[in-house]
Amino acid sequence: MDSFYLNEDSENEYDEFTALFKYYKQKVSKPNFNEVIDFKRNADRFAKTLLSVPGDKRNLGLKDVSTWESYQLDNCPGFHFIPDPFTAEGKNKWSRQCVEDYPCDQNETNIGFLSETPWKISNEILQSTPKNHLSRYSKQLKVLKTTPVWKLRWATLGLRYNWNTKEYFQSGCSTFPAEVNDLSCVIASAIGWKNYKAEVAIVNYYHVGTNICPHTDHSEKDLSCPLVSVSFGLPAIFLLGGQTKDTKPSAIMVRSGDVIVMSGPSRLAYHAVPRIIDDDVDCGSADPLDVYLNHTRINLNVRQFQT
Ligand SMILES: O=C(O)CCC(=O)C(=O)O
Ligand SMILES: [Fe+2]
Repeated sequence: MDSFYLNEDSENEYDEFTALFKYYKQKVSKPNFNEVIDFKRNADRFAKTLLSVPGDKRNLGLKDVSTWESYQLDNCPGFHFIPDPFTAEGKNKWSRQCVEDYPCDQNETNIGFLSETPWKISNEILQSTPKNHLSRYSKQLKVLKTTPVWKLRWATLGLRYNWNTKEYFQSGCSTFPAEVNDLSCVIASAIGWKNYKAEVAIVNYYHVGTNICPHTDHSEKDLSCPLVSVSFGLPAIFLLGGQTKDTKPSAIMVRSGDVIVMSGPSRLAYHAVPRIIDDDVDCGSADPLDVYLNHTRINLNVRQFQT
């Protein structure tokens, strides 16, 4: 299955959101990215706010908070885009935890409850791959496809999620990682939300050619608390629309380390990820995590459940 979440409406109905989702998702030819908002490359075109949170957050893999910036969109109040507030070590630490720890710390995944990490890639095989970029890239992909980690699509932290009814199960929850709460609290606090309590998270693992369909996240009891979304690995196009799919969404480039917060009116905005991008991949490293991230995007999507 290429898509997370089935489209809620009939495939044949036309709406602005679905039309753009299909455009960016297409496989026949590469879509044009001219209209994609790129806060990193075109920073001067957008208004930004400087953020600050007291205290040293380097233990969470974050850069000094006084260097963080936040971009907002006039047509979607409450949406914040914080370009990569992580250090290089921080990105490595968090993505490693998402692959090695979270899928097996008694958290449910799409491949069940795992007793050991599905992360067993032989260094030797990866190192013995060809020097030429293209053949190295495809050889590494071939190796990855034979490993259990390749089948990983999602893991839930805290409350388990029923993907059919879109409700959280109230029982059988796993211990929510304290560090994910600490990270989310710093991010929420940077945008002015002082009493955040992260209680559930979905870790999404996307390969090139996979996507997440247009949806809103409305299964939490308190829908006023922000969604905190952190991405690692391959870049992607993120679509952000309005309260219905009739609003034409903005397409936004999201890269490794970038953070999105959806609060206020944007908390219930339609959003989707139609495309994962692997245009500029440097496949020089034979570290299994780097190899995995050259073919995967990880999204840690954190929510507060109760008030
Ligand atoms: O991957 C993303 O950026 C978004 C994921 C998402 O919307 C979700 O998990 O609800
Ligand atoms: Fe979502």
